[in-house]
Amino acid sequence: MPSRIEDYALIGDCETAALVDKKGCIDWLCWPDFSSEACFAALLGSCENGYWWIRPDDGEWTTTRCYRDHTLILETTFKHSGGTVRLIDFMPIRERFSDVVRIIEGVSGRVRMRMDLALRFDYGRTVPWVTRIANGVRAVAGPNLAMLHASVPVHGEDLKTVAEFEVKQGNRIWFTLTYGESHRDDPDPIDAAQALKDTEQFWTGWAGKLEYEGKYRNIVEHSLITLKAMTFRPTGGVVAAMTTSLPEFIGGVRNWDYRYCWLRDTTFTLLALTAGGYYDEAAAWQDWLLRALAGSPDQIQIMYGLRGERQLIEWESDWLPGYEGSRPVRIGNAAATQVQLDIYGEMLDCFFHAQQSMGRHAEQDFRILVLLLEHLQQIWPDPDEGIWETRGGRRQFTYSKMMAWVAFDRAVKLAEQLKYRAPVDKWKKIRDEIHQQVCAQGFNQKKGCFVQSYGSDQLDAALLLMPQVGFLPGTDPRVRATVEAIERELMPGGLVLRYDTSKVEDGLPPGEGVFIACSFWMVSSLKAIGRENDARKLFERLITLRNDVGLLSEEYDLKARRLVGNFPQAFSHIALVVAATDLERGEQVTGLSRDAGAGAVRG
Ligand SMILES: OC[C@H]1O[C@H](O[C@H]2O[C@H](CO)[C@@H](O)[C@H](O)[C@H]2O)[C@H](O)[C@@H](O)[C@@H]1O
Repeated sequence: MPSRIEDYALIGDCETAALVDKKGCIDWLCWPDFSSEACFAALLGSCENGYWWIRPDDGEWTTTRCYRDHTLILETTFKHSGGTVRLIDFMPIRERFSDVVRIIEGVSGRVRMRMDLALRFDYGRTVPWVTRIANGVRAVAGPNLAMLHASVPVHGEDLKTVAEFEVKQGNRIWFTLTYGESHRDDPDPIDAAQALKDTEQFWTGWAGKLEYEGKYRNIVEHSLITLKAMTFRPTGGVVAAMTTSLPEFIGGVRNWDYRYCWLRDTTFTLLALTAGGYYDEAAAWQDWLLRALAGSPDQIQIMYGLRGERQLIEWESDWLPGYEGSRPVRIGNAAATQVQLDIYGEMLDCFFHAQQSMGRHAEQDFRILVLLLEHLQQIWPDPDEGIWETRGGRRQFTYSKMMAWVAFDRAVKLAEQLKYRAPVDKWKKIRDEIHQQVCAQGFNQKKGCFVQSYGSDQLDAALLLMPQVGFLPGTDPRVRATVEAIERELMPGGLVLRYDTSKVEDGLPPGEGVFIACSFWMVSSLKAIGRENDARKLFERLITLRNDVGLLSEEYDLKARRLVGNFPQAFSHIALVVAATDLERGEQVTGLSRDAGAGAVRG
């Protein structure tokens, strides 16, 4: 049985990452990349599906854990009647090979420890062929190779590699596991102590660049470190989460693969990173985007692979029983072929913001945006699957239209600011037409607020972003009414549902947790409508949902009081950073891209 989702911590090398539970067990690792097959998949099944566990060998023990300050280096402290032992887990920032390093330090007394390594490649299915090497083992399964090196003897037992050893105060024992390709030369072992120093230097150096100085600095820093860890360093793509199929409802079917780069999630990530002063990542991601977009504008996808791959075919694993029995376990994501009109607004907003904060724009990049807008001009009146990627048929989603307005609005501003040749008058006309249409058809007179889709009486938490994107200001009574209607109808237990799954036909059985990102959006919206105290109270409550090492999944189950959905999820951490930044700002929130501000707000 895997641990609860909130019992996991993340370690990573900015190309992939592993989840370590509170007992010192790694239950999830996709190697070599975030979206590769997992070699530890106990998270979605049982120990049969691969894990790596280091813990005291016998007797009772408890653990506490934390990250070393300003890093992604995890320290788990075991308290045993015999003494105290510290396990230091991390992945060095990758050079040629990817490694997981586990160092065991004797803090006091003497404790007998045990290490069990069960590699199961192909998402927990394939037991590798294992041979002995000096100080460790070499495991091969098809293209995959993993080399274990250890400072203590290891042996084989029940299709696992095992070590039993004693740790006394002052002792240091290490294990390194390195990924390689089975048809190439074996990777050399790394020096665990040197790797620890280098990794610490990397993360403290990175965290030291944070420009946010507000009250929530530590929390913001940790969320940004998490986002950095989810950014694929070779290309700048950002994964929505590092897991697949952690359920949005325990035992349910809302289980999806998030190990890909959504344009929406990544543009929001970029805004969070630049808000923190991290411009290199933002620039790398813009380059990623321009490469991914290459091709015909009508073939644009809402999500891509880490390197911009387009084929993300969805299939179901028939051998993994799923997290706490939540089936199916899906690999790939069919949402890749959906139409979601909002992505144009998010992209344009992101380019606009990059220009405002970094002055980074080239006319040839703008030409690509012009082509995208030509395409949007044709399709914006059509129904789409919307931000929530419903699988119950296309609709006229209000949020999608609002973001189409954002696309034309930011394009006009960019062209005017940079004095580029562009059909600005035509764009202004479309922008105004969309604005009028949303205000007429997205607003339900009877309810007195904006609603999820034209003609509907259902609410949608995505509309909380209305003042942030500058569509209407927080002072507009229609915005206030919408925020307060969401507060009344979509906030069971004080946190925000994205919509009511029992009333909206989304192609799936009803039931899911409250959506953490939407709950943070509510913080910004409350501030925007002038209710700063309520905004702050909500924020203070939301940060208590973070687990002991500061991580959030996609959703929270209010009844079971536990995190649900993929973990850690970029969306949740992005929304946290944005809400924290908004709370610290003197004036009211006026733009998702901070500088869209007053100019973007229309009556
Ligand atoms: O619930 C249905 C959909 O759920 C996923 O989408 C959600 O996660 C995405 C990544 O964070 C986010 O961009 C989107 O707005 C969310 O609704 C899933 O990936 C979809 O396939 C699924 O239809």
